[in-house]
Amino acid sequence: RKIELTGQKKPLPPGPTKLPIIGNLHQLGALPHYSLWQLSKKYGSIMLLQLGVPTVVVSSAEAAREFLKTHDIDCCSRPPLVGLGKFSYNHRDISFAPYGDYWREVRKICVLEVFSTKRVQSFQFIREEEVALLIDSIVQSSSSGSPIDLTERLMSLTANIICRIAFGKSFQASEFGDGRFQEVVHEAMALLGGLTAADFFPYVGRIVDRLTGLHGRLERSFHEMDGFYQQVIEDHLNPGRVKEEHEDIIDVLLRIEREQSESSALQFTKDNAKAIVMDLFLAGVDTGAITVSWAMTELARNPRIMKKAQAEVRNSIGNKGKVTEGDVDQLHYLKMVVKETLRLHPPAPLLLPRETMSHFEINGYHFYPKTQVHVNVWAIGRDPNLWKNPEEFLPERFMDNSVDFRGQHFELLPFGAGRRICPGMYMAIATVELALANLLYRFNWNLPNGMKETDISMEEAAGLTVRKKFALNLVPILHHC
Ligand code: HEM
Repeated sequence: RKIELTGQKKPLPPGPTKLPIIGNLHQLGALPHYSLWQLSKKYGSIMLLQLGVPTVVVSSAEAAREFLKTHDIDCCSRPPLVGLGKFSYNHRDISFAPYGDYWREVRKICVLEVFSTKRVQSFQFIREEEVALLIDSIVQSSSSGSPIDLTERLMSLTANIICRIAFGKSFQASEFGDGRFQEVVHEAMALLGGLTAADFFPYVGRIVDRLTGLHGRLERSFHEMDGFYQQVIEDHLNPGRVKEEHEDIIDVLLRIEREQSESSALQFTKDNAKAIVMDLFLAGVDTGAITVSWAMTELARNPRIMKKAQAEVRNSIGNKGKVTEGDVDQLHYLKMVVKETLRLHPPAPLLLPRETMSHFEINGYHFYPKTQVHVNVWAIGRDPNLWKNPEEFLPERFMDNSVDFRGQHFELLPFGAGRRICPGMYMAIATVELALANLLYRFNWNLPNGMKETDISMEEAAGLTVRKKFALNLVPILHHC
């Protein structure tokens, strides 16, 4: 394999030839994770491209272990992403903050206060109530015998859950006026979701944004969301406000601000609180909806697996009428369905980009500071050296197999690994499993008239996260439990 040499003759990873100015940008295609997977078959599991900045793409479990475990500390910063700068209150959030004292402190606070098991459990009633509302709305629709857009319903479910967790109020609550906040969040998600690959590569993205006018729309969307956060904060600070039984995230963040000492390393302000709430929306809404949506797509395509998962949940729950979070632990097959979905359809196929901070060496190749690192977990999930018949949706492959997605098994990394691993993982999984279990318990799912399993679209739409290109439309048939 060809090895490029720098002035100091230090070997760099191999990669495709780059063109003047645009480097390798033209090779990203509409679905970067897919194009990069194809390139990795030629250039190897650690390859170097020029995408505005030097960019390393990692495409094997072994290499991912080297970057995310052995050298995690060398590459756990984030590049300054253009489109998202504003949305992160100038990198005052967790996701896009560069590695340093600020990120360490804010992540520590949030892991303790926002993402802890105790906090996730305290929101169980919200998830259960919102899933029950979703099920009721599908029961109503089911009487017509027409298909429903499951993708859209799932987006509303996760958006409602995050809204109540963050603000203590649902989207429908009157103070947000006519569901306008929901519209604004959907607009932001659509804008961010619609960003093309190039937008996620610094410098080049800036030009593309300006040309397409996207920048202006992002700014407007940001200002509207900021206005809502400001209003919610003011409402929470109102001395006349009736306290809810459970602290919501805004309560928690305002308490942190109130209780901090003057000497604390991080001077926490309302902008920090807003940036963190923005993270919850941008990282937490569509990822969960996308996961359930892909799971239902795979089940609709594979009736044997659908029936098996339904039989498990119905036998286990009996005639109780609904699945609660306490029941989910017994649903072993359902958990395998979720794992298999995350193997084939990780919502963030290239994780979030990382940036190197030092000079280090892996497999004899040298890496320098300010290099972007993308780990192609989508490709790793389809690696035939790790998975038998990788393209087949087969939850049984996880039977008697300890591989899970918590960042210790590098063949399955939908939530990443190392210092930057997704802190919302437990919150996300609780929602995904509960929603899926109830959808399977209460309904049989038919394809729209005249459609065959093989007609179901598996096409992906690229963006910050990879969603289904076409909505999943299925006909719900009420199952009397
Ligand atoms: C199925 C659902 C989800 C998936 C697949 C997912 C996946 C990811 C991935 C791949 C990363 C980057 C990890 C890395 O760089 O190594 C990440 C980061 C993050 N996620 Fe999630 N996520 C999900 C749900 C959530 C939820 C529900 C929340 C919050 C409510 C959340 C909050 C975050 C935050 C704050 C970060 C940034 C962490 C950091 O940079 O330190 N995620 N997530």
